[in-house]
Amino acid sequence: MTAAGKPKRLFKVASEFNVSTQSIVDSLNDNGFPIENKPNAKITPEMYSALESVYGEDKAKSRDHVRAREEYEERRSTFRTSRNESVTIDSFLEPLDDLEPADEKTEKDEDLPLKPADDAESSEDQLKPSDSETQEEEDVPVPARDEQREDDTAGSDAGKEAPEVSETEPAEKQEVAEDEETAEAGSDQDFEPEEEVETDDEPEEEVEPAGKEAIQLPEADDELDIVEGDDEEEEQEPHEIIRGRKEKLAGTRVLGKIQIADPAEEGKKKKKKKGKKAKKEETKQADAVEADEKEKPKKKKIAAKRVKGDSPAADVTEEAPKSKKKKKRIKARKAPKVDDSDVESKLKETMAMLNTGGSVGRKRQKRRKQKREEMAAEREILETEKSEQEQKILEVTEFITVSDLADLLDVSPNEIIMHCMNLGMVVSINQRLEASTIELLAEQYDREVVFVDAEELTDDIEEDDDDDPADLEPRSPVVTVMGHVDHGKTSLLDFIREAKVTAGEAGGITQHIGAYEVRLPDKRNITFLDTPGHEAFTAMRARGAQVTDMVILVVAADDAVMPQTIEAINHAQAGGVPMVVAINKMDKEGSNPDRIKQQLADHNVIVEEWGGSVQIAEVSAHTGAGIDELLDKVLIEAELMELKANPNRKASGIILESKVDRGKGVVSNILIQKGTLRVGDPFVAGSYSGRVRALENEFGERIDSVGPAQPAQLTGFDGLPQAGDKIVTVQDERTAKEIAQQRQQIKREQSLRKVKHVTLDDISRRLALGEVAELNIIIKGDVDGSIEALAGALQKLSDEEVKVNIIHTGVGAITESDVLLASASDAIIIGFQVRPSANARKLAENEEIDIRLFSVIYDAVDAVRDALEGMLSPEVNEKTVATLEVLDIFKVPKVGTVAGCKVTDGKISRNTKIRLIRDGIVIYEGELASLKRFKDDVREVTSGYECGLGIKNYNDIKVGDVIEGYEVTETKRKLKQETS
Ligand SMILES: Nc1nc2c(ncn2[C@@H]2O[C@H](COP(=O)(O)OP(=O)(O)OP(=O)(O)O)[C@@H](O)[C@H]2O)c(=O)[nH]1
Repeated sequence: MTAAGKPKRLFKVASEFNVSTQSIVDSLNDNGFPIENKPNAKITPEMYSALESVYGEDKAKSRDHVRAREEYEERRSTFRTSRNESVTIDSFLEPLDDLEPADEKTEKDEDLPLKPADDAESSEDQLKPSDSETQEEEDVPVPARDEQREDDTAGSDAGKEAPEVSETEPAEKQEVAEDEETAEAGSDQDFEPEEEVETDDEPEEEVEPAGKEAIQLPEADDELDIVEGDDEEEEQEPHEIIRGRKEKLAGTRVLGKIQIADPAEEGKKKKKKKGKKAKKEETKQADAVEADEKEKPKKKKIAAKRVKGDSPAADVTEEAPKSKKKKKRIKARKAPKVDDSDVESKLKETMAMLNTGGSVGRKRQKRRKQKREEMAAEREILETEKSEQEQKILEVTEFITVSDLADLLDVSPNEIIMHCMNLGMVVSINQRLEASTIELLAEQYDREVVFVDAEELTDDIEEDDDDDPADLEPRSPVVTVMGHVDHGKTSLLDFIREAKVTAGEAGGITQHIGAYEVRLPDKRNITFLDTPGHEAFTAMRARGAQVTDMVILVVAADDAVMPQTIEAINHAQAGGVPMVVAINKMDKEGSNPDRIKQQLADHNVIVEEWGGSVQIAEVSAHTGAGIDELLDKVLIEAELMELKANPNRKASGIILESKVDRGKGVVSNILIQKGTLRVGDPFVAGSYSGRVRALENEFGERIDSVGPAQPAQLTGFDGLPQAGDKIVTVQDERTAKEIAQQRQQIKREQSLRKVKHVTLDDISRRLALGEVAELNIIIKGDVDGSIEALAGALQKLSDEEVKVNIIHTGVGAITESDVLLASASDAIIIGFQVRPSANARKLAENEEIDIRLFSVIYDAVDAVRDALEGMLSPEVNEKTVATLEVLDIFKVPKVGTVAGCKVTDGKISRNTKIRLIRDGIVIYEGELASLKRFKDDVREVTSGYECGLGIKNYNDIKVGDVIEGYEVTETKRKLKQETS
């Protein structure tokens, strides 16, 4: 890794250097790079260089180690593959030469360490099994070729053997060792000695003096023919190949004893080896030169063998001086002349034998089978791993537990816990993890995470979410009435209900079920939500439930477009819901609908007759005039919207309200959106489940079912669901219960860790991540002028990357309704010279809405610009430390106005900065001139106590004003966690 390139994350770098994140942080701090110990903290190339200088050496060592291991693994796998997959005779012969005898020897050495007699016997035995091989060797033309090759190398006139024999000197030890092995291996009782053992008893006799040596020394005049013991050795189970070999070599050290060795013996030994090698050489004719170099010792053996076969005399003369060799049984053979086809057939025969019978074959077969099985198992594992890799995407719900995540990742929970520790978190096995942590952990395992909402569990259960268009049927529009206070919303709703609902029903309205259906003469229906006002509408939206299809905006004709009218417009627009305007109180004198239309146009609501798209009706909730027309326009708008739903499917809807009824238990007013809900249906609603026990309409009548856009009162819940929760029917009650339980768990977690809305602090991070493309802002200010100026300035900050939307502006204190809108629209609230009401502040805290308060327009603009540009301006935190209410006013000559106050919250100090707030608007900001308890000056007054205070340079204090004491802290913003 080089220092150049993109910044890396702290946790990655830590794992790269194999040290803790804290160590990395400490090292960086020591090197003048201040950084926080956060897993996602950026490590710049410069920092990385610094770290390399500290940990580089260790890392290099670790790399070398890894490389060495890889090479070793590669070599091992190559070796294994060649051993297991090649089924040629070569592959059998190779290990025979190189490895298998070792095992034999090991065993033998252990069993018969020092008994010459035994050794002698074993040497006899060992000769027996080698018959087949020997015969093959004899028949096979290999030796001839080898001889030739060796001759060439040696350049001897006399024949190949002579010069080669001389070369055998250094090879002697090995050969002897091999001979020993051969002898030991020969102890296998399965083999019957045949022609091969022509070597009389001489070996035995000779062996005795040789002591431990397993090799018998034949007479010099014996014709040399080595009985191969190697194959027999192979019969033995090969265990601990390497160890065996060592022991074998150790055995050769005993050679000193064989002083009397006859040159002929050497010839024998060599011949043995040569037999095998020769075969091998035959089948692999290609790499002669290579083989020469590689197999010098082998060649020597081969040469010796040849010599023995063709001209034993020469062999003897040459080898006599190197008389350290042991005796062997020798058969006089003459290398027959063989051609390739013979070799081929012989090989086949051998293979057949190996495959079908003989202990050698069986064992090899067994071994191979075992290897094959191992390989197959390995392959299977690899394939499984591969397919798992392909399924890299991990679908999880947020707040999954450590153990569940470990299960999904197929690792042990301890591993997850360790990773968490590396990330600086101490977690327990049952601890639930946050989304960001889950992502970090999954990244460690090269998995991508897709978070599935717990609610989606039920969505999954809904069949055919995309209904076939053919199944869709028109449904009634669902309408909410909004407007300013006293403009007649309730009167309008009541009139419609009375006139249009009650008229057709005998019993009249008996109960409130959150909504009611209006049936028009032409059989078309409209469903009205009977909680008027934009707060209800937005509260529902904030909970993720979009119930309303359309808004009727009520404006009193004798009044004007008022602040709440504007709020309603903004809320409807933020929700993307079309409006129909009802200009109410047309019966009243002084009504001026045109003025209303004009004012609406000023707020971008342009009615049809003015060339816009918004339909308008002039009505009177008292007389009923224009109501039909209004409803008609609502239906026209609905037709334009083509509202449809499939009634023939499992039902889903929204909880409008819930309450606990003494007699009925939990009762909820619901509005069905899709499908049909029937009595007896099992369902899930929010975190609760149940079975529909009863359904009632607004007249208190029992009904069997309720369809799309229809309200009903439902009983059958096992808990109290929240307004805005989605109700979905499921297959059975058990499923419903399971889902509800899961949701409850997740909800518990969520209640601990709230879902964050956008804030100015993290907008740049979200922009970088591509999470947001626009910043929604609500502006509340003291006067229209400043709001407009601020809105204009903020809107100018829009660029290609991010669009600034001012979704709502208003004069006055920041209210709960503003916070709700911000929550529903993921907006921030900017207060210019205004404060949030106590309830709004509390709600904002709960909903985690970012409220920024400014007194200077440029400050507000700079703050937003900096945030959008990702600039890390100093973080200014303002904390309200005291709230006082002005109870009385005293005019004191020469001093000014003194306010008698009560500290309602916190603690006010003499030098606390203060704001004077009247009706939610900041009237003055400054400092205290005095703070007294009775007649004494005091340094501070705490909550619950009364005090007298004067404000420096300000006397216009009034009873009912609120004085807010605040502290400002400015902290240097640190680099936040950002993804590289
Ligand atoms: N003359 C006349 N008075 C009306 C009409 N509609 C409503 N009012 C009166 O206006 C007042 C306010 O009516 P509401 O229906 O309570 O108004 P609202 O918008 O629901 O008021 P809030 O519930 O406080 O938001 C009542 O006294 C009504 O009688 C109308 O069409 N004509």
